[in-house]
Amino acid sequence: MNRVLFPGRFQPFHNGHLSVVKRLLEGFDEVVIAIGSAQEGFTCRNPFTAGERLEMIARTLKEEALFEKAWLIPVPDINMPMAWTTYALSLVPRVSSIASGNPHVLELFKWTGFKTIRVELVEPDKYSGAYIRQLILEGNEYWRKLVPNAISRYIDEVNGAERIREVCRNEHSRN
Ligand SMILES: Nc1ncnc2c1ncn2[C@@H]1O[C@H](COP(=O)(O)OP(=O)(O)OP(=O)(O)O)[C@@H](O)[C@H]1O
Ligand SMILES: NC(=O)c1ccc[n+]([C@@H]2O[C@H](COP(=O)(O)O)[C@@H](O)[C@H]2O)c1
Repeated sequence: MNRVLFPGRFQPFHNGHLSVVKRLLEGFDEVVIAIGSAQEGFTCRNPFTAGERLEMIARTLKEEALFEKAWLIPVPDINMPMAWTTYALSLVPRVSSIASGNPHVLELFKWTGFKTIRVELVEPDKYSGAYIRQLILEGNEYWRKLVPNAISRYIDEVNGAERIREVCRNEHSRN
């Protein structure tokens, strides 16, 4: 079984992420999605918990008929970047390669001797978690066009837009 690890915060999972997963599955049997910063949730930068991210990504992959080929594993941060790579690898099924668009993450895994794959960013001005959270914060419904339908529905279900406005407002007023 040839598997590739794809780590990210997925706050939220968007169409850029989905297109990477599809592309990776052209070359690998399975993709292991590491839901990073798993300890985070209910903050402006990380509004969704690991469990919520897991559930919304799972629903998306089911709708895309990709769920059978994917693993979803929450991975907390630790305050030791070099140790984080082996920590992450210890929590997931065995992989042969690591895919990321983040040069820092690729450097860390290269150091461990793992094969790394630099993924091309798909329209990063549009498909970016930060941009999507900003649109939600502003009440601009265009964000729905940038994420799979299952993500948009899930965010409604958990009152995600209201949550983002609330936690961002609170953090802003504290600073
Ligand atoms: N538009 C995109 N196309 C392809 N890959 C992407 C895109 N945006 C992010 N990625 C990659 O997906 C992985 C997970 O990214 P991450 O969860 O940080 O998303 P992000 O949109 O960059 O988030 P944020 O803006 O919140 O930092 C990383 O390897 C990242 O480089
Ligand atoms: N020291 C650490 O804990 C460490 C190091 C590198 C990446 N990570 C995590 O891996 C994920 C990588 O995702 P991005 O490529 O989206 O930044 C993030 O959740 C990030 O916090 C953690």
